[in-house]
Amino acid sequence: MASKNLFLLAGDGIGPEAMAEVKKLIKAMNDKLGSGFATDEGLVGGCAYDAHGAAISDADMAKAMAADAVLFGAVGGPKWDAVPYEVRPEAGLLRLRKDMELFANLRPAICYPALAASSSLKQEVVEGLDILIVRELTGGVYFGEPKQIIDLGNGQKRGIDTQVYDTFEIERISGVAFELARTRKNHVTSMEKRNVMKSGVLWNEVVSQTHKARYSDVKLDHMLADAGGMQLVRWPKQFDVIVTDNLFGDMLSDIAAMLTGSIGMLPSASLGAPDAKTKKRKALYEPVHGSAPDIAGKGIANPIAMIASFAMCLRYSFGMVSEADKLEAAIAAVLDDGLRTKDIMSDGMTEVGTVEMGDAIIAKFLG
Ligand SMILES: NC(=O)c1ccc[n+]([C@@H]2O[C@H](COP(=O)([O-])OP(=O)(O)OC[C@H]3O[C@@H](n4cnc5c(N)ncnc54)[C@H](O)[C@@H]3O)[C@@H](O)[C@H]2O)c1
Ligand SMILES: CC(C)[C@H](C(=O)O)[C@@H](O)C(=O)O
Ligand SMILES: [Mg+2]
Repeated sequence: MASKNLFLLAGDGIGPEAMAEVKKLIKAMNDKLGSGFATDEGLVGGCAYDAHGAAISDADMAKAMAADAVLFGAVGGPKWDAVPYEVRPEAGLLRLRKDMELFANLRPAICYPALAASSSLKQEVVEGLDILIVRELTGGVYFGEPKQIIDLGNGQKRGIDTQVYDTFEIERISGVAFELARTRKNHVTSMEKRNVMKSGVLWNEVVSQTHKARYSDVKLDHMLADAGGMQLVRWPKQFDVIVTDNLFGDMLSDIAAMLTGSIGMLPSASLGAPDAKTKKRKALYEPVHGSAPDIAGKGIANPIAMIASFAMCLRYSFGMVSEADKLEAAIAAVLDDGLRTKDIMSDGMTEVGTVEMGDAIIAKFLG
């Protein structure tokens, strides 16, 4: 069997703690199931800056480009608050996304039955929730130029970020959303702010055109992104697939995270376009959460978002659909058994640390 090359970038804070659980899982899959994963590891974020003054080295960038899939933990932390903007830890993640052209970020928000009662929202609001945010990841205000602070010379400065979207970028991300909707409940809600932003006007226009030309069988709604945030907490089950830009997608997915019980639950897949010849996509899998400096090193981080990101990797990069389903079922079963990390702990449940949660999921998966 050809080996499946995984490049692991654990990063900072709780990144390495969560990644350690996935490394155990990969080893178990190789040893017990002959899954044939080959792994290599690199540095990203603050640890990369400490090692060589950049948030990711060119050598590690090249390895990420060559891998079948990249698994990413988390980056950042107060230790690097004062480093130059260009080499801040988050710049490593942004470079990976941009250079690998990972334009499609899939962020599923699923409320596992066992957690419905522990969400900060009412049980009936989140029970059975299964929505997918499709976030555009290589454009918008994250990458638009100019991006700078200029000195106005009168004691004032001006901070400038630029929101830019071209037709092809909106077309390809909405295509991903429509395609995925066809495999789900066939409903896409596009979110922008066409009432104040020209890029929002274009977004709305291009999504509608793409729909009309190629996906008229899919139900399409448009919603202003601020109202979308409100609707996400009011009645999230009205949504199936949400497609939105880079910044709105960042914010709306953090909101959606809390519907599932904790940001420690939300996985994501960042995908490029299929290669014309091989049909393979470049891909990076990462939890939606950050490096959680407040709990780093305490052994209490929830590893589920990282493990569920690996399940997405099995599904999207290796076509290992039954293994992915089995891993997600193992997560649900462990939660049904009452195991909880601190962030999702509730009365009558058993509190466990990162390692115990990882071990329990792996045991269920293998058993
Ligand atoms: N993909 C990434 O690497 C990524 C994503 C978001 C933020 N960040 C960076 O992380 C740093 C901290 O950012 P932040 O505090 O705004 O967001 P964060 O997601 O790191 O933490 C927010 C809150 O959620 C909790 N939390 C997050 N993940 C958890 C988990 N797996 N288990 C239990 N609790 C968890 C944290 O303890 C914290 O209270 C910043 O430097 C930020 O730029 C990185
Ligand atoms: C760390 C940061 C660059 C990143 C983003 O803003 O995209 C994070 O918040 C995310 O959600 O992946
Ligand atoms: Mg974010």
